[in-house]
Amino acid sequence: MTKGVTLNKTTKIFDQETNNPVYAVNSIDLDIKEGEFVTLLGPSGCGKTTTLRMIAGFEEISEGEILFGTENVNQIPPNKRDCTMVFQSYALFPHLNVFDNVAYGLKLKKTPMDEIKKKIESIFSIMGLEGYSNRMPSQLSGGQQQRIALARALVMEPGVLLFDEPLSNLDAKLRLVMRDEIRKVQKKVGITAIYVTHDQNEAMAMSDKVVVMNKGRIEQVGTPMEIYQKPKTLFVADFIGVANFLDGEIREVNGKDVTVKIGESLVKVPDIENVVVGQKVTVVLRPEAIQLAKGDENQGVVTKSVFMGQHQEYDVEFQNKKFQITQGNPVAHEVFNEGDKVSLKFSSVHIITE
Ligand SMILES: Nc1ncnc2c1ncn2[C@@H]1O[C@H](COP(=O)(O)OP(=O)(O)OP(=O)(O)O)[C@@H](O)[C@H]1O
Repeated sequence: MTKGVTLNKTTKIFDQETNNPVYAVNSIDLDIKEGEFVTLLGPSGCGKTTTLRMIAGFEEISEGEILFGTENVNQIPPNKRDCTMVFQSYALFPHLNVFDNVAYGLKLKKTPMDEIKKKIESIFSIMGLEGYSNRMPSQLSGGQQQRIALARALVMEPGVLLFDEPLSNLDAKLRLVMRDEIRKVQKKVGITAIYVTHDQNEAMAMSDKVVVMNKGRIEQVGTPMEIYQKPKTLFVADFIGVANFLDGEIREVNGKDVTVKIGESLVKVPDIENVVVGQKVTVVLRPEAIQLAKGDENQGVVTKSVFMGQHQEYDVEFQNKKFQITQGNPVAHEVFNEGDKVSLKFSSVHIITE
């Protein structure tokens, strides 16, 4: 049975006894539902691996608690926790063939051989791995080894599946294939998955929810669309994708619809809470939320124009600031060149109040 995972004020302090304690994870609350695919995302050192290792039981927690379903697992050692980790390094036994690698954990649990065979057959059929049983790990590509490592984790039918940057050793093209495969298998099996990566495209493409971490704390938890379109903090807006920032001031509040003054323009922004007229805010504009048209002297100037195949990328100098702007298919849109005067129209605007 798959399980949800809850973290309550979970904290990890390294070097606690010294003058320089490190708050690797600082009192985080997180609620992961059964069957969800949740990614921990953030820059190097933000605490994502430590969080995953605490959930796995490899790292003792300093304060707070971790629950699997309703069970507090703080005192349960890793080998007794109802979870399995898939590592970046595959960690297959080189002297065992694929079948024996996948069967290893079940044999340790003294599962009868006919049951082991049935379980492995079922996982191999879900993952399209029939025919690999007798191969040795050295006869497999990196992608195939990672598939076997995933099969070995799934065959144990854990309550929770943990992934520690499992695709880091694969080349860019294979990463794309494998991320789709992992997601497909996870959905098919319906298992709760917690996945650590520093690759935001991977996080966006795979996850039901993304947990953006920074300096041991959670900045925001949301669907990929929420964290991209409605970042709650400047850190999230800046870390996820590309963002242009402008100063703005709230001019009108009508329920959750507000009007914000940006430079000389008034722009309506829906779905904003807890702001008052006169409040200074930061306006976030994604590169595709700005439309360019032919302009005049008082408007922007294109300082860079790059053809990227499916879109055109621009840098535009506007009100003494550099804007990064993306326009759709260059065949369908007018293309501007360096030095062209352009006007900027803001479509989808988001504001941050911190
Ligand atoms: N065993 C340890 N002893 C002392 N400090 C540690 C230890 N392990 C991790 N840290 C520190 O805790 C913080 C969080 O580390 P963690 O490995 O969880 O980050 P991360 O987000 O996974 O980074 P990366 O993407 O580089 O793996 C860092 O400041 C790190 O230096």
